[in-house]
Amino acid sequence: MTATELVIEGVTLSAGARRLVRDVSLTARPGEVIGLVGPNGSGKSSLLRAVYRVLRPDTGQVRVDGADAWALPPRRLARTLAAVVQETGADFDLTVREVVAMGRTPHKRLLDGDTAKDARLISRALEAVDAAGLADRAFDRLSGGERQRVLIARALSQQPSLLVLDEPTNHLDVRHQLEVLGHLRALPATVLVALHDLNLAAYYCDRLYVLRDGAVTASGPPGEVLTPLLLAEVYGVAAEVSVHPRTGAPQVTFLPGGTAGAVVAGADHSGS
Ligand SMILES: Nc1ncnc2c1ncn2[C@@H]1O[C@H](COP(=O)(O)OP(=O)(O)OP(=O)(O)O)[C@@H](O)[C@H]1O
Repeated sequence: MTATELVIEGVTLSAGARRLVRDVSLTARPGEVIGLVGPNGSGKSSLLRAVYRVLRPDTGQVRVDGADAWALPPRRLARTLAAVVQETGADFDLTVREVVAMGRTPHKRLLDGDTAKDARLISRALEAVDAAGLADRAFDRLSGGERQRVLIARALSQQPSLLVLDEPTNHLDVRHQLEVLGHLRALPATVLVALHDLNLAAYYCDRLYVLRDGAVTASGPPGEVLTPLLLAEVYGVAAEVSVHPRTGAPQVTFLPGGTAGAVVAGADHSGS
């Protein structure tokens, strides 16, 4: 499995008359972990939907290894791309193992049974998210964090070369947040991940794209993007940013009650 290049070029998205995303361009080079950050409603999920083919761009293109993602046969795209999304609405009447086995579907023909390789990949995916012990449980009886881990395992069992994840650490306790993001980081795949936790984004992502009101307002390595000025301008919060002495990653400390507005005037965050 080799990682995939994802190029989003000048994508604009709407729902009815409402513009959700404006002229967004983003490149994820093979093997990069790209973080999508930004306030509530800034367009992160909408942009991801255009990549995993739920929301068709009005203009612009999503290219996967050079091919228009919206023109690829669905099965071919599913062999490349796996998505972990918020809106699964999954009330599957299935065991955890059966849910994870669904990830193998794009690699099989109709009515093919599970092979030894499938079983191995399913077990490995469950172990990667610390869910091996849940394999025989009913999916719809799991806790929120357990479900989230199982849906990540389903995506891993798909062996994607491009993974798109919308808030994958939602509902996860801190240990599982670190384990899941560490695992994603180590995959031989390209990863596009929407994250709210800026410190996790800073540590695990190669580059960040910051969305604001449906447009990219900054992009680049976390250390360049996550400045107090940007955090004040985009999120309206006061923060200090230092380099963590152990991890070497930018570390954001929010200052509750700080006067973010004072530093915003005249800020320029043109992306790199
Ligand atoms: N189908 C839709 N119809 C109308 N408005 C929509 C639709 N889908 C999204 N929106 C709006 O588009 C904007 C962007 O939503 P989106 O879910 O992409 O934001 P987000 O950055 O993922 O937010 P959050 O951090 O809260 O998950 C929001 O204002 C949202 O209300």
